[in-house]
Amino acid sequence: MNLAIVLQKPMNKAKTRLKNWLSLYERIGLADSMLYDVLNTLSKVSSIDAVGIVTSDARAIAIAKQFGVHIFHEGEDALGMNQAIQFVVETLPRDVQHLFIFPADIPLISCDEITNLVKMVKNHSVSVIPCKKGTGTNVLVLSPPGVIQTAFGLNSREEHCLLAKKAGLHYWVFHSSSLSLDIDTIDDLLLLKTMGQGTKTKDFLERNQIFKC
Ligand SMILES: Nc1nc2c(ncn2[C@@H]2O[C@H](COP(=O)(O)OP(=O)(O)OP(=O)(O)O)[C@@H](O)[C@H]2O)c(=O)[nH]1
Ligand SMILES: C[C@H](OP(=O)(O)O)C(=O)O
Repeated sequence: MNLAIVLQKPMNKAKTRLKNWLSLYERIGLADSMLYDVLNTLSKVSSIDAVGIVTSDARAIAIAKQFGVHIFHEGEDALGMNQAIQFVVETLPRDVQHLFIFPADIPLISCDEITNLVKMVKNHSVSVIPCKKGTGTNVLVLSPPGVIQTAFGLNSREEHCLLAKKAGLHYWVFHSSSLSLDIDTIDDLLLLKTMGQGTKTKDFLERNQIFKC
């Protein structure tokens, strides 16, 4: 079974690196639109058997319910991505063979790319999809779910590869244009402006005239 989970911290604490450009209202709206785009895409991919969200945020739960997504209720104080994932992994049934871990801030995510990814993870224990900029991991696939502990944070791309290597596991790095843009900074938003045709996120930014900043 292929399970995809999406991580969403409380929206009023999300996207703080955009504080200088966007108001709290705009940052919540941005997080809301990106989550919609990610869940909308994932729930259309036929080779993903189930989609879940890990969150304590009421707004995120309401969006997830529109897509019939399973809700993993996290405690109110979000303790970070790694703890949120650990909590999910501990509760999963044994028939989950591949756990696809997604952030909620990759609105360019596409059905075709996820379909490709699902085909390609079969021969690997750990699949790392890096972010375009810097040294991070955008998407991580663990086969099976607890095969390594996750290490989201500083240099997570290298950390995930190192953890797999140390455990003697097969791992690979998959470069994907649609999965590599996570929205953290104003430059990311500007890129989204040119590439995000058809996404709810681009619509939200345009309706709120956010590109005028
Ligand atoms: N469930 C859950 N998700 C988290 C947690 N921390 C981060 N995330 C999610 O993980 C993804 C990547 O996080 P970041 O890129 O740091 O995004 P962010 O925290 O909204 O942005 P900054 O405030 O600018 O760091 C986003 O979808 C976050 O909502 C957490 O403690 N719990
Ligand atoms: C989640 C983190 O990246 P960020 O989006 O916070 O730069 C990471 O890649 O481990």
